[in-house]
Parts: sequence; C-alpha cells; structure tokens
Amino acid sequence: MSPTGLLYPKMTVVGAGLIGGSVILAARAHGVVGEVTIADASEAHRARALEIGLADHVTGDLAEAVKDADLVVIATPVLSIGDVAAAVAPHLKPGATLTDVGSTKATIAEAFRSPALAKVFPIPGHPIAGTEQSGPDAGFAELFEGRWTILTPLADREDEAYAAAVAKLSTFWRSFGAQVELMEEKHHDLVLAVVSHLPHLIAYTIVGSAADLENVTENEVIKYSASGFRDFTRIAASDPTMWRDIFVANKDAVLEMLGRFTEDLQAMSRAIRWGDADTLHAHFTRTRAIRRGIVAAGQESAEPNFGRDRGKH
Ligand SMILES: NC(=O)C1=CN([C@@H]2O[C@H](COP(=O)(O)OP(=O)(O)OC[C@H]3O[C@@H](n4cnc5c(N)ncnc54)[C@H](O)[C@@H]3O)[C@@H](O)[C@H]2O)C=CC1
Ligand SMILES: O=C(O)C(=O)Cc1ccc(O)cc1
Repeated sequence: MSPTGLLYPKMTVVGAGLIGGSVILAARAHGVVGEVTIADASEAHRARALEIGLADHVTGDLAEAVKDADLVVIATPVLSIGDVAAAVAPHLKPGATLTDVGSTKATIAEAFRSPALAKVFPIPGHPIAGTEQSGPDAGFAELFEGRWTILTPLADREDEAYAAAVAKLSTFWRSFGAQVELMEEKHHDLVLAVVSHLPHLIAYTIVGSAADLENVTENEVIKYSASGFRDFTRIAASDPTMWRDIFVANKDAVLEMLGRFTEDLQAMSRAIRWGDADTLHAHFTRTRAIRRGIVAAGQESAEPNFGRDRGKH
C-alpha cells in the first residue's frame, strides 16, 4: 500500500499485455485504483486475464469498458492507439483522464488533439521500462520501480484543470515507484530513437545477419556465442507487432539517427582498415566512461541484464 491513497476509483486498461498488466498489478498493489476493467481485442488474452484475476471485469466491448472510468490507459501497439482513442471518445465520462503507454508520442499526441476528446483530459505517456516478453502473463508489479515515465501533455491544453489532471497522473506513476518527466512529444521521439529504437534495430539486424552466416559456419555462431551476442538475441526476441509499429510511427527520427550512426560506423570501419589503434582505443575508452557514468548515477546495475528478466515467464 502506498501513502498516496485512492486516486482513480475506476480504471480501465485497453490491452492486457506486459505493460497494461504491469500497470494494473502495480496500481492495485499500491491501492491507488479501485475497480479495474480490461478491454482486449484478443479472446485468448481476455480468457487468460480472467483466469489469473488481472481485473474485476474483462470485455471485448470498448464502449462498455470505458463508460464509467475515471482513468483509461491505452496499452496496445502504437499504430492502434489513435484508433482506440477515437473509438472510446464518445463513451468517455466528461472529466476522465485518457492516457497511453506507447513507445512513440508524436502521432499519438496528434490523435489525442481530436475535438472528440475536448471534454476529457488526454495525456500521452510512455514508461521507459519493459522486457522482451508480451501477453497477459508477462506483467509484474515492480516493472516501473526506479524507471522513468515520460508524459507529453498537449501544449494547446493550458487550462488549470488540465494541469491538475497531469499532476494527478504524475502522482499515479510515482505511487508505484516511477520517476516522472514532462517532455514535448517530438523531442521525446528523437531521444527514444537514439536510446531505444536504434539499439533494437541494430539487434534485429545483427541477429538476422548472424543467422544467415550460420549456414556458412555450420552452427558455430550459436554454439560459441559470447555474452555480447546473447544480449542482442534477447532484444531481437521482442514482440514483432510492437516493433513494426514503432518503426512505422517514428520513421523520421529513426532515419535521422540511423544516418548519424552509419557515419560513425564508417569512421570505425576506416580506423580498423588503416590499423588506427589510437582512434579505436580512444573511442572504447570514451564509451567505457559513459557506461561507468550510468552505473555510478544508479540508473543501471554493473551486473549484466539486471532486472530485465524479472517477472513470470
Ligand atoms: N514491451 C515493452 O517493453 C514496452 C512496451 N511499450 C508500449 O506499450 C504498448 C503495449 O506493449 P506490450 O504491453 O508490450 O504489448 P503486448 O503485446 O504484451 O500487449 C498488447 C495487448 O493489446 C491487445 N490489443 C492489440 N490491439 C488491440 C486493439 N486494437 N484493441 C484492444 N486490444 C488490442 C493485444 O491482444 C494484447 O493483449 C505498446 O504501444 C508498446 O510500444 C512501452 C514500454 C515498454
Ligand atoms: O527490453 C528492453 O531492453 C527494453 O528496451 C524494453 C523497452 C521497450 C520499449 C520501450 O518503449 C521501452 C522499454
């Protein structure tokens, strides 16, 4: 139980997967929500959510699910979030808060600016916490502890009531251990392209390349894979639908960052070709200092993979 107390008597989560499930488990564990309803498009996921007692009510009917809710959290893949927001809009209670957890924010902020959402408080959000697992069994209450959640409030909604809704949603995330930061949505997408989307793209690519090479080297890639490659395979096991949507939605920022990365990779390639040992050593020294700075700031354990594989899988 957190000292925060009840914030939202009725919460509806659309999408009973890793993030939606974790929000429910965390919010319930800290007593900040009352009745919980799940809406999910998948019959199998609805059945499983009921079986494990993830919510008080589980339905496939969006209108029914959101009609009395004080807080609606959309936790579906990025490209479906705008459609879900449009579908629930006419059924939301005036004064309700509508948020999401999608990994990109610009296209979602645009959808949340719809006049159909004028009577509610639409606040895009993104917890920077997750694993490569998905589905109703993947969630766990501690997922957000010590992690950042970024909210990207709509700049054109500057009234006091909207500011109060943003403050309350921030309290909600903080009640179960997240640190909250407010950010402009396009800036969010640029930052996340560097720290999350590009690393995933590199992992997806290198694991594919290595698997192609395996035909040549007859199983040696997997057999002798050192921990570096193993870490890439964990990332490359992430949900295909989720990541397809992220790259489609954040095309411009990802291509911008990919361009810069390709230039830097060319510079490394040149240093190797010319035997420029000093350049290689200086670069690796700089990146080691970056990692040590992150560990010293307490944002990551020195242990490999700490915290990523928690939960039930
Ligand atoms: N997996 C991760 O590590 C993180 C994911 N996110 C974001 O959170 C969102 C959800 O991701 P996960 O929980 O990992 O996905 P998930 O695949 O575990 O769960 C998604 C759920 O949404 C349901 N769903 C899909 N389309 C729907 C629709 N149109 N209407 C109703 N239900 C629908 C699916 O049946 C599934 O139960 C995504 O937008 C993702 O970008 C954010 C932070 C971390
Ligand atoms: O599993 C990992 O290492 C992640 O990076 C999880 C993750 C995936 C997507 C997000 O938008 C935020 C966090």
